[in-house]
Amino acid sequence: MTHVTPGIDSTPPVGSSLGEMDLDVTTAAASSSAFVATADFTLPPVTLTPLPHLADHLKGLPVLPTPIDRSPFYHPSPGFYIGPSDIILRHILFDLSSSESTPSSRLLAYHRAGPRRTVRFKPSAVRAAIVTCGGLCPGLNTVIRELVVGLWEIYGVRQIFGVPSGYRGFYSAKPVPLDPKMVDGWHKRGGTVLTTSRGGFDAEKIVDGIVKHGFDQVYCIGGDGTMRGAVKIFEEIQRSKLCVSITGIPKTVDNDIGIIDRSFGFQTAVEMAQQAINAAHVEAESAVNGIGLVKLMGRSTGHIALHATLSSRDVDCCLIPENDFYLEGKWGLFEFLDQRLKQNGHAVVVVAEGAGQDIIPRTDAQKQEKDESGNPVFLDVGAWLKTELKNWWEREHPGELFTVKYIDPTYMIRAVPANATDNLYCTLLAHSAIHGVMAGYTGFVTGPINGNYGYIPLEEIAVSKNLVDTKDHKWAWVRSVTNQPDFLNIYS
Ligand SMILES: Nc1ncnc2c1ncn2[C@@H]1O[C@H](COP(=O)(O)OP(=O)(O)O)[C@@H](O)[C@H]1O
Ligand SMILES: O=P(O)(O)OC[C@H]1O[C@](O)(COP(=O)(O)O)[C@@H](O)[C@@H]1O
Ligand SMILES: [Mg+2]
Repeated sequence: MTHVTPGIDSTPPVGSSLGEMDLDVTTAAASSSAFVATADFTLPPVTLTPLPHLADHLKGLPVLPTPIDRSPFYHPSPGFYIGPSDIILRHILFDLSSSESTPSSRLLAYHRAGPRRTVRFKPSAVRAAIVTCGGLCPGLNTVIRELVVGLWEIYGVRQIFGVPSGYRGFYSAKPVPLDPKMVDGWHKRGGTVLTTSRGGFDAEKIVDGIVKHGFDQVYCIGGDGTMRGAVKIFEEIQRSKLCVSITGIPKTVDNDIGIIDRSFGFQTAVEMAQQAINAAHVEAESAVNGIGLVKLMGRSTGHIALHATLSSRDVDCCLIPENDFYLEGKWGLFEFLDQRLKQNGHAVVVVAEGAGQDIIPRTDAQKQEKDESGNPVFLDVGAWLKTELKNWWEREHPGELFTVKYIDPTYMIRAVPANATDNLYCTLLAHSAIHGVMAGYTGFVTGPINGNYGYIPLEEIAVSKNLVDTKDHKWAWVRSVTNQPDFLNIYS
């Protein structure tokens, strides 16, 4: 372990593995704090998460000056380069009055992303591969574009290839050479020009493909499944002691990957969802006893539904996979909608695709159904809810007018180009990934942690999950906006 004081450069000898570090942080309580008005407090020491580096299993790897220093157009200012003691804290919110929420032992930290003073690849010899896997997400083409342009312009790499059809493309497709001219307008296009797929993962065949094509940098853009696959490829590469750096760029419209602040494309999807909610609202408002029902993506997480609800304010009830709901009885969905229809004459319900799956009747065969990647295949909660709502109304209010307009914008919210915010985010992600790979790091993922970009070990990302916390303030905010029941089923 290396002991360093923040602010003092304690760069370990170049070529050594950048392992765990201890940082001692002591600070004084802000005098404005009501609880700890004047007392001093000490934060626990910081543990820096070790990041795999090619030098860990390859001795004699060259240490080269970064080509950025040779750029005739750009002269890095002091502080431009990131050193091994530059860190980001994983958690930044603590309650100092509670021993439970104040970390008792150590604070977790990650290496900061960004350009390093030295690189471990000779740019003219690099052969970089870019692959997109899993479902679509706004911004995929932007990340590809920025990887190509960044590698080419910042580091002078000239051999950059797109691998078609997802992971299977490493062993079944011909890589496509990419250059800045070719990818120039890609950030304005939805989808992935490289094409993507689910399934087809075979670590051995993929690594054989990487070796066969002579790739030494592999950029995997994908979601949780892709990251789990990347871990296996990384392990295989390490076992075979190959000079190949692999990195993951987390993509998921569902925002279901943990540790990072959010995934790219998510904000664009939330924005697109507004159009569906607006339409549902207009349809509901224009009917007698009208219900607008919108199903939004979110296989196991309700982030899109939650954020779309909060940004819209037209939503009366938001149903997400993390919060079970029920239809009949006291404080159930029907009773709630009955009240809303009496009060307002209409109501809008947003449901995430993974919500309510436990209460939709299904056969044993349907329960077992999986897609090519092993993800569960869900029944259409929207269509089911529409039928249930109609049956309920006929039962309770026979002869009275009632309308349910069901809108399913599923693919419309993810098959669009990224908005400006996501495009910027994709650019920063791509460049951060390139800097890390060129510096020799491997088996890592780039992402924003509390607003700053860091490098997180692939293994950690692959097992992380980002579920909606129904006990936190954001969900409480949804409930205060919609005034919907909590569906705790404790009233009967
Ligand atoms: N546990 C796993 N181990 C290895 N590969 C996986 C694993 N889960 C998914 N994959 C592969 O990762 C790719 C993308 O996974 P998928 O779940 O479809 O999308 P996403 O990456 O968006 O979650 C697919 O090729 C799939 O076979
Ligand atoms: O119909 P497809 O393409 O298999 O994808 C449907 C799934 O893809 C998603 O949009 C995103 O999932 P991934 O990030 O795992 O690809 C889910 O919300 C949805 O359940
Ligand atoms: Mg996934």
